[in-house]
Amino acid sequence: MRSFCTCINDHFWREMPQLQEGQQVSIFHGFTMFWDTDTYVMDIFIFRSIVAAAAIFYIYKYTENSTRCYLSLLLFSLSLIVIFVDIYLYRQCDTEKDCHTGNTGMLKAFNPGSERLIYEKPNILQPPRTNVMIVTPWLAPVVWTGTFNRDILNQQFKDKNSTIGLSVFALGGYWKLLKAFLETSDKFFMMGHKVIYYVYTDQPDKVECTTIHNDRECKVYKTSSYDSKARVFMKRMEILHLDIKSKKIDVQYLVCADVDIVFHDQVGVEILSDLVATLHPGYYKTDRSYFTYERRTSSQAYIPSNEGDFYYQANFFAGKVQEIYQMTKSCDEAIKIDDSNGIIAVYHDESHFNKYLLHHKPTKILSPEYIWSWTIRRTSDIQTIRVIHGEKNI
Ligand SMILES: CC(=O)N[C@H]1[C@@H](OP(=O)(O)OP(=O)(O)OC[C@H]2O[C@@H](n3ccc(=O)[nH]c3=O)[C@H](O)[C@@H]2O)O[C@H](CO)[C@H](O)[C@@H]1O
Ligand SMILES: [Mn+2]
Repeated sequence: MRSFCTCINDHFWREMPQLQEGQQVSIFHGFTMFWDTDTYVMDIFIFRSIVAAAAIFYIYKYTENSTRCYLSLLLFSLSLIVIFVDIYLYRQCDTEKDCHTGNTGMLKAFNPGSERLIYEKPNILQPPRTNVMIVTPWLAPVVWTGTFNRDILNQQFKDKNSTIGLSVFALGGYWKLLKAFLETSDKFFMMGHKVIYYVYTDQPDKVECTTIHNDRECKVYKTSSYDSKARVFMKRMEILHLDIKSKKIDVQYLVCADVDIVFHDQVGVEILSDLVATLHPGYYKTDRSYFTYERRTSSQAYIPSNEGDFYYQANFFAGKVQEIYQMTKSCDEAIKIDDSNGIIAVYHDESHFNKYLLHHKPTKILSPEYIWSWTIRRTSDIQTIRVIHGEKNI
């Protein structure tokens, strides 16, 4: 009975962290999940009770007084040993995550090799968010707080054994922004996963590329200096595709960010997919006529006024490395054609990025929670600010 109570108690509290992000907790939640899912514990408990009842029945019906006493003592001691072994095994957690998921000794012993994850069943008739679009007309998910369970995603992702790259450019005076960028990445970016930071700079001697995690690497690559900011924006596209091709960037997924961002809350594998773009916080509610696409027909980045889905910001995008290769190569080629025609797109790489995404739709879209700016008035749809852009304190 003691071990049964321990199970209920542990499960009630242990399941709490498994809720979806932003989801409300009900007091009955733990109990329902216990009855719903913990069949192993229940089976073991019922089986043992039957065996104990049969033994007691046998002892009292078929034994003499003298042996009855010994047998009762023996049965009592055996039960105590079993209960203590149960409690000992149940309390053993190999990892912190096992403790949280209840994936503990006794369950492992009876269900070897299983990685249990306990969470509330999704309800097909109840969308997790109703005030925002959570899937595009081309069936790409739009990631908002409350639409995903990071524990499930982490478990699925771990099986792939993939490494995630985070590339950033810090040229000229921008090297000073690297400290905050890397410190907040260490704290909030892809916790528990293999990560390589790729830092591009024209002044490697000034850059301190450090990480507090033993399983993270930080690689610094030297670049040339460029005479204008616009040149830096656009050169990034060229450098990225060349380095992916030459395997200087050697990961499965690549996330590319401006250095004037800081991570403000957890950003995990929910942002990964084939090709991922982030909604510009200034334009996500506006009509397409407000989008600052390139409107000159002479540019490769031209988008007519009656086309375009969303306005994406080019300061935080991600994808499988092959997709990032295709996208950066295509943008670089378009930039070079514009260059030869003496034209620079209105928002540089961002204009070309938006043009590419018009014809190669992103497979996942990140809400502006993933690239917020303090200059914008926040409304209730923005539940968790995860990344802040525009942190220029040079
Ligand atoms: C008004 C304007 O021009 N906006 C551009 C710029 O917005 P932003 O105002 O975000 O530009 P920014 O100054 O952050 O520059 C973009 C990024 O390039 C790098 N960098 C830039 C300059 C420099 O001297 N050293 C350096 O390292 C750095 O990583 C920086 O974060 O960037 C966007 C892409 O993200 C678009 O291209 C925008 O068109
Ligand atoms: Mn920026």
